[in-house]
Amino acid sequence: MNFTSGEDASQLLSLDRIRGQLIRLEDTIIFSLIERAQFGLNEKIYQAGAFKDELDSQGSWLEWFLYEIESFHAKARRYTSPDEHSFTPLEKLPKPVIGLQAYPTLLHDPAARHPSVNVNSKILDFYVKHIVPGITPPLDDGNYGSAATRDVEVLQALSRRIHFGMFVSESKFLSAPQDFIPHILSNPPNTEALAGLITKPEVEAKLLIRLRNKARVYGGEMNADGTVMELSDAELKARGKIDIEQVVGMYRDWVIPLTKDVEVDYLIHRLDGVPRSQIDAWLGQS
Ligand SMILES: C=C(O[C@@H]1C=C(C(=O)O)C=C[C@H]1O)C(=O)O
Repeated sequence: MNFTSGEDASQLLSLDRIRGQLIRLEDTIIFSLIERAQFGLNEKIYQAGAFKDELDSQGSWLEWFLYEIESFHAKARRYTSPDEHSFTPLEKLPKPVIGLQAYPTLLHDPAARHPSVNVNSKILDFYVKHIVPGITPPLDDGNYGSAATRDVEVLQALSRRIHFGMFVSESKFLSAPQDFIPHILSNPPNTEALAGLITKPEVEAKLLIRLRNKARVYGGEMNADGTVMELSDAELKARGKIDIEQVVGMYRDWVIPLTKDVEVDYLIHRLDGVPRSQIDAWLGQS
């Protein structure tokens, strides 16, 4: 998202605008999956220590790729942007080589920085265990660099999409703080009530329909004369470009639930460091 457009926080935190960003990220994620699906599973690149002599590391080829790519991006100040979260621990990455951009303060910092809100380790885990095996043929084609390059592109897009849950949460909180505060202040916080407040079944249902149609169109083929090739989902899957069910299942079973976890975890810490006077003022709005 362009945080330096000059728009104020209320415009940048509009729920419609944030949802527009999530819809836009669907395209990036689907096309990145299509690119990854061109190559074999190449299971070796996910195995810790499989390249320990070549890399002088006990980590996996993919973790090495993440570290090297994120190190370069960190120098370009990528991880100073509020919507970017590295898979490599930030303290292991180099500092930016250029000055920092002045971003508007959109999120409540103690919540945004809380360790529980960073779910990149869960994203990497579900992606390697459940997504890559579902979209690639079970073979080793030796394309370790190409496969890992596509993996990093998918992981970075998934991370942005899921951590956008913080902006969604901040937007919903500011729209009706009095609805959230009692559940945040209860001891322990009422996570079930918070989840109920942020969950919008109608939005999720529309998303899965839209995603299925996008995957079918983006994964489609053209005839020699340029007309659209009419293919069933099974024929599409057989062509190996993309398995529509895998794309829809990834959002249904992993992306949406993790986004909601981020929303709830952000809310749990939304009042950390907030003066009682501000909380009372918010409650007085009810
Ligand atoms: C992101 C939102 O919050 C929740 C998570 C959603 C998702 O991950 O797609 C969709 C609707 C909500 O259940 C939202 O309300 O737009």
